[in-house]
Amino acid sequence: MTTEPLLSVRDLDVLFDTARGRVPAVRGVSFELAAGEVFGLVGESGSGKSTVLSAIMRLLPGVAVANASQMNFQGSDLMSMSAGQLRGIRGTGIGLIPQRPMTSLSPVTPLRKQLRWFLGDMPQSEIVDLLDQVGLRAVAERLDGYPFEFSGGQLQRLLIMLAALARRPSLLLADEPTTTLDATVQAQVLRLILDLRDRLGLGVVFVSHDLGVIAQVCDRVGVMYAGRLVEAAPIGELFDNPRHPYTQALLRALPSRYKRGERIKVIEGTAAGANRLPGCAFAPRCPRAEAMCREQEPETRSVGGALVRCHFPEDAAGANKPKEAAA
Ligand SMILES: Nc1ncnc2c1ncn2[C@@H]1O[C@H](COP(=O)(O)OP(=O)(O)OP(=O)(O)O)[C@@H](O)[C@H]1O
Repeated sequence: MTTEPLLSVRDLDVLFDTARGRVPAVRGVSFELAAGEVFGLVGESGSGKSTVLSAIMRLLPGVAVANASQMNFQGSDLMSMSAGQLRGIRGTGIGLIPQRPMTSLSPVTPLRKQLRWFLGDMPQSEIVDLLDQVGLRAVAERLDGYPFEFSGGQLQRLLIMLAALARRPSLLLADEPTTTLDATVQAQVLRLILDLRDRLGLGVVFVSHDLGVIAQVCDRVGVMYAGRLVEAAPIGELFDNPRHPYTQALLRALPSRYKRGERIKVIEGTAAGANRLPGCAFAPRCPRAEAMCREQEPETRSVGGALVRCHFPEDAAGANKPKEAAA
C-alpha cells in the first residue's frame, strides 16, 4: 500500500526578474515530505532555501516566476489554486515560522491586538491554553505589552504557537527559526518544534544554514547549492556517508569537528554567479572536478540511500574520495 506524501514538490524552478537580468534562484528542486517527518533544507546564504518555502506558500514577490511539474499539498495542486483557495490553506493547512520574530510583528501594536488579528474572537481561556502549550503561560498576563518588551525566545515561541497550534495546520514551514536566538533558547525552541511534531503529527520543512541544528531536528535533509538540491538523504546517512563534494566540504567545516590548534577549514571560492555556469555549479570549488563537470550539468542519481546530483559521487567504499580528504 502506498500512502500519499503530505507535500510533493517536483522540478521546482524560480526565477527573479531583476535590473541585472533573470536570477535563477531555485532550479529543478524535487522532494517529498510525509506527515510527522522533518525534512531539512541546508545550504549557504543565497542558495535558494527561503525561496523554496515562499514558493510552497505561493508568497513569492511579483518579480518572481515559478514553475513546477508538481507541487501537491495533501493531494491538491498548490500551483493551480486561486487566491481565495490559497488564503484558506495559509495558516490552517500550512503554517510558516519566520526567521526574525522581532520584524515579523508590528513594533507599535500591543501583542494582545496582534493576537486578535490572527485568532479573531477566540475565547481568552483558549488563548491562554495555547500560550501554555508553548511554555508562555506567564506571558498571558502581559499581553498589553509591545514586542520590544519580550525576549526573542518568547516572541519566537509566540510565532510558533500561531503557526503550528492556533489553526491546526498539518504542514509547518520553518525558516531558520532559531538563527537569532542564543544557544540555550535555541535548544528550547528546537525541542518545542519536535514536541509539536510528535504530538500533532505535523510534517515540517526546516530551513537552516547550520548543519549542527539540522542534525538535531531532521529525519532527512536536502543540501542546496546555487539553487540546486545537490544531495538528499536520511540524516544519519548524510553524516556517515556524504556523497557530494559540497556536502563533504560542509561537514568538514563544522565547528564541532575542529580539534584545538587545528587550522579552520573553509570551502575556498564563492558561490556567486554559480547558478549561471554551464556545467555543475560547484565545479569551480570542487576538489575532484574534471572537464566534464565544467561542461555538463549532472543529473540526480541514486547512490546508496542518497540522491546525489554529481558526475562522480563518492560510493560507499569511498571511491572518488577527494584527495585532500583521503590524505
Ligand atoms: N525579491 C528578490 N528579487 C531578486 N532576487 C531575489 C529576491 N529574493 C531572493 N533573491 C535571490 O534569490 C537567490 C536565493 O535567495 P534565498 O533568500 O532563497 O536564499 P537563502 O538560501 O534562503 O539565503 P539566506 O540563508 O541568506 O536566507 C539569491 O540569489 C537572492 O539574491
